[in-house]
Order: sequence, then structure tokens, then C-alpha cells
Amino acid sequence: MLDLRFSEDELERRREHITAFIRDQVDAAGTGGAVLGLSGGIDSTLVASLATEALGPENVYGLVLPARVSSEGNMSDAERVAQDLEMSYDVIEVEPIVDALLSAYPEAEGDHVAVGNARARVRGVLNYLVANHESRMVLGTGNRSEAAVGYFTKYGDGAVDCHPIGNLYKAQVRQLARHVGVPEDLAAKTATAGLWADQTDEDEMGVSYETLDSILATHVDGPLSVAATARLLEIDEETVEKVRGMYEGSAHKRQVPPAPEPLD
Ligand SMILES: Nc1ncnc2c1ncn2[C@@H]1O[C@H](COP(=O)(O)OP(=O)(O)OC[C@H]2O[C@@H]([n+]3cccc(C(=O)O)c3)[C@H](O)[C@@H]2O)[C@@H](O)[C@H]1O
Ligand SMILES: Nc1ncnc2c1ncn2[C@@H]1O[C@H](COP(=O)(O)OP(=O)(O)OP(=O)(O)O)[C@@H](O)[C@H]1O
Ligand SMILES: [Mg+2]
Repeated sequence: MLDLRFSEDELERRREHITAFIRDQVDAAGTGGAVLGLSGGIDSTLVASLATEALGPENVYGLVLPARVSSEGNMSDAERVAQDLEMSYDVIEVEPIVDALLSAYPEAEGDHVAVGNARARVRGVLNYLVANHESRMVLGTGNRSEAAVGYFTKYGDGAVDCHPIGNLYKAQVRQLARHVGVPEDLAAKTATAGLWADQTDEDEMGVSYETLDSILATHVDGPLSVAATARLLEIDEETVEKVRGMYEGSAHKRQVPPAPEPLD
């Protein structure tokens, strides 16, 4: 597979670039700071760390939003992140809100994707409730690997005002996290959307992040054909085509929803 790791100099350049981006976004929006969901996972941990560095911890607010299916370890890690970064945070249970949705529309009961996505969307609603009330910007935590294959909930965790780590592959997220001092147990943690029990990103996507990152960098974001990518990475062409298909099939999640062309 490709080695996508940055040099030490490049890591420092990225850190400065992203912290400047966060400051610029908040200044341009004229808001008083930022809010983000803290899951105990590496993406939100890295964004929280960079945002507190960019804005000062007093200007970043965390929401820890446990669901029935959330692991206790992840939720206590999320609180630990906020405490270590000295940012204010709140813990709000999402399940009563999801239950209210299901009592309004019981047909979705037992549909783990629909209910899981509702959990992600309830988190988005809570982020914006705080953002509107406190004049804050919602920081996204999506990285390039997830965005490219549409591995996020449309208008759920995808409902944000900017994407500070949106051009980093997952391996680079872990590397930058270590560089900025995120504890190793968090930096090395298995990625999970946490939308239903025992979910992991790699199981659900059917491809490892190592392979995904390499195919994205070489073929989807890079210049090589399917055949050349398969040869370079020593994998079969079907895997490259599968990732290409995920990229193309999720284009709608990366675009503004279309409307008909104007009539003459
Ligand atoms: N071509 C197209 N043009 C316009 N809209 C299109 C479309 N194809 C589907 N759609 C619509 O898109 C919607 C489906 O998208 P969506 O609601 O997002 O649902 P969907 O993509 O089915 O599910 C979200 C996926 O993201 C994963 N996820 C979610 C949240 C966090 C994380 C994580 O990494 O932590 C991962 C989750 O586990 C699941 O696999 C439907 O309304 C569907 O009709
Ligand atoms: N229990 C939760 N409480 C608060 N926010 C959450 C929770 N679960 C998910 N989120 C939000 O949704 C985002 C998307 O989840 P995702 O799993 O992709 O990222 P992560 O958990 O930070 O990292 P990883 O992908 O490595 O698990 C999180 O970064 C976080 O902002
Ligand atoms: Mg997660």
C-alpha cells in the first residue's frame, strides 16, 4: 500500500494551515466561536484539539451525545478529551429524542440504518441548537476518506459549517493527532460510527482504511487508471472498481441538492 504519512515539517505545516483555516472561518462568519460533537473517536478528538489551539479553549464547546448503543468507553473518552483540552462541554442523551421520532413514525422501528441515521441527525440538530443560541459555528469532523465514499449521514454528521480535516486521509488524521499530542489509546482506536451495536467503519464499508486511502490517493484523487492502481498496490481490480463505485454513487452527498435548470 502507499505510505501517505507526512514528514515532520509537513505535519507542522498542516497543523498551522488547519488552525488558520478554523480562525478564518470563525472570523468570516462573525460568530463567537465553535461547537462540535465529541464521540471519543479520533476525528472529533483531532478537530477539538486543533480548534482549541486555533480559538482558545474558552471559544470551543463540546457536545457529548450518548445513544443507547454508544459504548461507555467512548463516552468517557469524549469527556476526557474535553477535560484535557479545558473546553466546556455538555452531555445530552439522544435516545429520548430518537424515541420521540419513532413514536411519531413507528414504521421505522427495527430499521437499524434509518434509526442509526436518525441518531446522527438528532446530533446535528443539537449542534445547531447550540450554534444558533450561542452564535457559534458547527465544526465538521469528516475526513477525505469518509467524504469520498459517502461514509457519513447526509444532514446528520454531514450537517456542518466547515470541514477542517476534510482533505486528510484517515491515516493522516491519526498521524496528525499523534503529532498534536492526542493520547495513543485514542489515536489508535478502531473507527466506529457508533450508530448501532458493534458497528465498525471497515466492516461496514467492506474495505480497510489502509486500502481505501491508497486507492483514493492513487486513483480517485490521483492520476492512475484502475488497472495501474491495482498493479501498483498489488490488489485486484474489483477492489479499485468498488471504491470508484462508492465514490461515484455518493456524489449527491458532496453536492448542493439540484433543482431543474431555468426555463428560457
Ligand atoms: N444519486 C442520488 N441523488 C440524490 N439523492 C440520493 C442519491 N442516492 C441516494 N440518495 C438519497 O440519499 C439518502 C441516503 O443517504 P443517508 O441518509 O446518508 O443514508 P445512507 O448513505 O444509506 O447511510 C449512511 C451511511 O453512513 C454511515 N455513517 C453515518 C454516520 C457516521 C458515520 C461515521 O463514519 O461515523 C458513518 C452509516 O453507517 C451508513 O453506512 C436517501 O434519501 C437517498 O434517497
Ligand atoms: N456519541 C456522540 N456524541 C457526540 N458526537 C458524536 C457522537 N457520535 C458521533 N458524533 C459526531 O459525529 C462525528 C462523525 O463520527 P465519526 O465516527 O466519523 O468520527 P469520530 O468518532 O470522531 O472518529 P472515528 O471515525 O475514528 O470513530 C463525530 O466526529 C462527532 O462529531
Ligand atoms: Mg466514531
